[in-house]
Amino acid sequence: MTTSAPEIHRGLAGVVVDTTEISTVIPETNSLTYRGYPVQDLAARRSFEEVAYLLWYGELPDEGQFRDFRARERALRPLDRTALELLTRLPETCHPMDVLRTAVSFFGAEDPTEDDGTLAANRAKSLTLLAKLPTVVAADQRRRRGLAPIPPDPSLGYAENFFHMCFGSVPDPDVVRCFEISLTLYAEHSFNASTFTARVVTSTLSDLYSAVTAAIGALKGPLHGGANEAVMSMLLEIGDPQRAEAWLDEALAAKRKIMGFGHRVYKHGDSRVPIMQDALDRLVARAADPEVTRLATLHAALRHAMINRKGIHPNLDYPAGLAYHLMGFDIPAFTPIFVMSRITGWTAHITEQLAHNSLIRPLACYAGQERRAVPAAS
Ligand SMILES: CC(=O)SCCNC(=O)CCNC(=O)[C@H](O)C(C)(C)COP(=O)(O)OP(=O)(O)OC[C@H]1O[C@@H](n2cnc3c(N)ncnc32)[C@H](O)[C@@H]1OP(=O)(O)O
Ligand SMILES: O=C([O-])CC(=O)C(=O)O
Repeated sequence: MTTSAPEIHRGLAGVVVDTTEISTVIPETNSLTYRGYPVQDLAARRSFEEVAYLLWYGELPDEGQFRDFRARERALRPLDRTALELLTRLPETCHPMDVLRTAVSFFGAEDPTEDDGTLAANRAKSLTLLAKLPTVVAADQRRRRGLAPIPPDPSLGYAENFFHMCFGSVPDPDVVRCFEISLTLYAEHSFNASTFTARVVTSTLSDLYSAVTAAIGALKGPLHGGANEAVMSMLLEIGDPQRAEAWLDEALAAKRKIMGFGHRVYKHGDSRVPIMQDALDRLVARAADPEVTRLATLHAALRHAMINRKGIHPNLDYPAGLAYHLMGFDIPAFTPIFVMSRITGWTAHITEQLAHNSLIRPLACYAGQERRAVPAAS
């Protein structure tokens, strides 16, 4: 009997593994909707907190629901002394994503309801993580600068409070708005690698903290969320707009991946880039600083060169990386900022996975040694 070789989908490229009601990416029209709403409109008209509510509950909140949600998020922001001490014990040589991963694992270990997978319990945990992760990211950035943490301010919105905890002040509303737009755009993107990781862990009926810890590990990689940091390091390496084309030619000849370009799903441009690029352009214009203009010119030159040479378009990490640099964040904090936003999408997917769970366990086509006898031990 002859058996035909199974079709292999390396990287699960093009494979549809389940349904989702959370978001849809339509590569043909370069569009993205959250619960049916175009992400561009959400970014323009709604706060990031409202987007978080939408992703979790399926509808935008009314006034009363939003007041209650916001109050609960603000009350959960502080870290207790044990958590703060734990953070200071981690070596400063480790990546801030390691700190965040460890913090989430710690929050799970100290939560007596860790293994309660009911909808109510998971919603409470999701809100706790949304509220506390910025406090961790800000405290970690400050300790690496030799500075004490700044406690959260419950009178400030999510984005404003993050600036306050990082720098002790809130920049002008245009900068905060640009940051908030990036959070909305980063919040959710269907079955990307980190979300799928969270769904795999959840499918074994493990707990939400374990799923999020694993997702943070997946997002850290430079082919995924880690690219926003790599973009900025690459721009600093190139340095001069005049060098962009020659640098790109050398990098492509050396078969280097150009960070912030390309996407598994979008092949003609990422739906989120135009709005993030506009926000970045506004940041650059308001800075009116020659050094900022030089970086923006380099950023544009590399984008044009990459599209001309390879026809490969930037993804969201390309404008977001430079925007975070201009806002004053340290490069290793960029992917943790992505986590502060994507925690909403991950936890929405964890809830959805549990509601219609089936253990995720694909098959592999064996390509190793033929069956053979174990030799006698000598
Ligand atoms: C928020 C996010 O996670 S967005 C993604 C962030 N990641 C990055 O920016 C890292 C750089 N980009 C990449 O490595 C890729 O584009 C990925 C991983 C994002 C998508 O990869 P895939 O869907 O597997 O596309 P694949 O790697 O097959 O690319 C197709 C071709 O384009 C090339 N290509 C794709 N992206 C790039 C890039 N950034 N630089 C150079 N070449 C690229 C590939 O080398 C490949 O060429 P080949 O056919 O000659 O071998
Ligand atoms: O969808 C993907 O593969 C990666 C991505 O853009 C995201 O997670 O935001």
